Amino acid sequence: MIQLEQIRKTYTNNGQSIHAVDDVSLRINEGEIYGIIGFSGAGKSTLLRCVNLIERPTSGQVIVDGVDITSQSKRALRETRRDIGMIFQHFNLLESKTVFQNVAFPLLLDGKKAKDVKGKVEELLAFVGIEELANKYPDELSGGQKQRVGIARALVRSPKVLLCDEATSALDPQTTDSILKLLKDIRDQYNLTILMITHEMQVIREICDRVAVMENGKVIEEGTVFDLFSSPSHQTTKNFVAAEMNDDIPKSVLEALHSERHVYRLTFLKEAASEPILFRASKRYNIEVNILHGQITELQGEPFGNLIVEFLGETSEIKKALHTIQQSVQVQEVTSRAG
Ligand SMILES: Nc1ncnc2c1ncn2[C@@H]1O[C@H](COP(=O)(O)OP(=O)(O)OP(=O)(O)O)[C@@H](O)[C@H]1O
Repeated sequence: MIQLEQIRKTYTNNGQSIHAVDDVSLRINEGEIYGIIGFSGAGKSTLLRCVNLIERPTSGQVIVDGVDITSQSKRALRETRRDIGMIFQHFNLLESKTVFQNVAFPLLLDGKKAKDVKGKVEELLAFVGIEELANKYPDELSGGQKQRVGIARALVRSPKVLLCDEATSALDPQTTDSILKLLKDIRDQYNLTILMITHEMQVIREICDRVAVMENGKVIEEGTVFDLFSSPSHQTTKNFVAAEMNDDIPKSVLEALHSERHVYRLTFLKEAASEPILFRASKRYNIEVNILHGQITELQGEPFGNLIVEFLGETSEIKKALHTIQQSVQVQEVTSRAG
């Protein structure tokens, strides 16, 4: 549905070039929720704004639904933009207009009559759960309610694509959850393609199907959310995952590590997360397993576990146990003389 081909965006400030987006190519499928994550300054907002050409790329192509919009005339581009809705971190509502008027606004701009848009606006207000707020003004609403207005407004032209610019960053965790759930419902109900940028791994974890990690204007890693969480390869991705999964090794554990100890990080994926792998290993070999830290949780509906364990016993037995465990679990040495 969206193809970004070798997108570059270079700004020049006081004679200095800033490569905000540096040769990014991505493909986002129809009906997919695709996340782009990165720290501040990574180039996410610039890239997102290139998708609807609010920002023109310095070079590269943006192809939406098979059409290269970078080479479209102004008029054709205006039409294309109707298919691309956008929501913002700070909602961007018109303060002097009611909720109803805010949502109706894009259709009125298109030249439609107020009486003709009423049904569509009411349907959307009901869908996002704020029909009773139709006559309120933005300053009478909570952040979550404002974002619901922003979402209804973005959907009023029945777009095929929804761009989300840090849509939940200004919201508390509970409201974030409800807005993320709403975005998922929208995708399911309208088969919309959603592209979102965020600096929060929780957002990626909760609703995205695939994710790209950006740093210094480049995509440094891309994949399904499950693959990225279970085996991140770039250090920045590892940091994002570790922070979200709360799996940094506790200081007390790290301080107590020394070369005599056999400590490993085990990552259990899918069915391995629900099998008694450690119990079996400790029964089969002459070792004991001491769990130092970790959790088993769910990721994209699949069990996912991350444990820091210490093996106690003869080095030769530990080696054999590790060999068996490695058949079904990812094993990473924290410190050991066994390997
Ligand atoms: N209009 C502009 N003129 C000059 N430099 C810009 C402009 N817009 C962005 N930049 C620079 O481009 C780089 C990428 O910025 P961008 O806002 O896209 O990053 P980001 O990942 O979205 O970060 P944030 O979450 O802080 O917005 C930064 O170095 C930024 O300073």
